[in-house]
Amino acid sequence: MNAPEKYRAKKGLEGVIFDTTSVSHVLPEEKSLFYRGYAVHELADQCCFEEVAFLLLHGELPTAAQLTDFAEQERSARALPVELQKVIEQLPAEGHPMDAVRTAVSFLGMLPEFRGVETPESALRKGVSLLAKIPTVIAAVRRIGRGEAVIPPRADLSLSENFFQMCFGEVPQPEVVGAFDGALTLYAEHGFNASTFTARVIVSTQSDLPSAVCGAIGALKGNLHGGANEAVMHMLLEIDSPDRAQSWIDNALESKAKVMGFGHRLYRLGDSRVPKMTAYREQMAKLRGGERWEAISRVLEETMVERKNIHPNLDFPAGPVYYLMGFEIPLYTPIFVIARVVGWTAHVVEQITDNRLVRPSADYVGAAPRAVTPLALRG
Ligand SMILES: CC(=O)SCCNC(=O)CCNC(=O)[C@H](O)C(C)(C)COP(=O)(O)OP(=O)(O)OC[C@H]1O[C@@H](n2cnc3c(N)ncnc32)[C@H](O)[C@@H]1OP(=O)(O)O
Ligand SMILES: O=C([O-])CC(=O)C(=O)O
Repeated sequence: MNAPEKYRAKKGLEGVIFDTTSVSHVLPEEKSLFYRGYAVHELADQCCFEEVAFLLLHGELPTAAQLTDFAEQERSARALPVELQKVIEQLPAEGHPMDAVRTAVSFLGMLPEFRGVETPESALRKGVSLLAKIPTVIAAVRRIGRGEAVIPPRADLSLSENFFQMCFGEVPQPEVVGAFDGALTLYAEHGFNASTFTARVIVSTQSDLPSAVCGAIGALKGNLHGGANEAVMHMLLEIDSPDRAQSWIDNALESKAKVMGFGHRLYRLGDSRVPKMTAYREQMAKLRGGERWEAISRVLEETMVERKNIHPNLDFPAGPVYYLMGFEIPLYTPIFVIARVVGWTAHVVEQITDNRLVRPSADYVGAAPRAVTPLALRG
């Protein structure tokens, strides 16, 4: 017998309130997002990513002394164990960097400092260590994949500066680093999205943070979630020039294709983070000569809103931002991981602080009970 209607959630758990959270507040009607009470665009404008990470993990913005301590903790944890670099060197060259990052986190999860059932304190300590090491993993995957020597992390640089120097051997101009740092802030946290929900489900069984982060990376990778920023840039490259944009989007809508970087489960009126990320896109387009991506994007945005009333999400402007910064497309979703490991950790701490196993029920719609026919008699 099917469950009574009142127990049946909408498909995709739409509108289901699964638990409380004090990490962030998404207000779709107002197109706004707050991290621990602070508007995300103000944080992006006024704070470095390390301050935002501290805020999400500890609940308050750091004092100068707390920020120094936190940065020191992060900077001193950036290097990878030699064995992990050897693992990265042996990964299949054609594999996606998201799979490499997931594998690296899985490897780290086997080391003594990452093992064991979590307390809030251990989850915070491991979360900062993952935040420090994941950029090093991504840069190493990039350079090894290109046949280049790995560049070790530098403790005299911020997280964003250091990521650029590990990838490219140099730190770009402050506007570029600033836009990247702001993008990390915009990506750091977003309530019970699919990857964060995955992380919370995993630790609800008394599993550990690295396992939760591996699962979350798997959930983030898909095109309907974090993978969309890569799909957006493939789409823009396929369109290639502004004079092809209108016919491309007309065809896409006619064939009822999903246009990547548009739509959102919560934001039906527009994504709170898009104005800021679009400003970074405009800034990068001016600095790095990317006006055509700007022009193509505007045609897609206008057409999607006008014809379908579907607005761009954060991944739409993010694709060209990272492209113009010089990152290869398969690094875009791994860069999302750098930011979101902070949100995942904050939610893991919240989940284990007041835990109950997450275990929903199913409405069974399969075969009625029946007797097993012996193998020899099955036709
Ligand atoms: C950081 C992030 O994770 S942001 C999300 C990134 N993902 C993407 O950009 C992928 C493209 N977008 C989508 O696939 C969806 O909008 C999602 C997955 C983000 C949200 O999905 P849902 O909440 O389930 O919305 P749903 O799929 O029901 O969409 C409602 C309607 O809008 C349409 N729609 C939604 N998004 C799009 C899109 N990107 N292109 C074309 N039509 C769309 C759907 O086809 C549906 O139309 P219908 O009612 O005629 O069937
Ligand atoms: O909230 C969501 O469903 C997806 C999203 O925008 C995010 O995780 O940043």
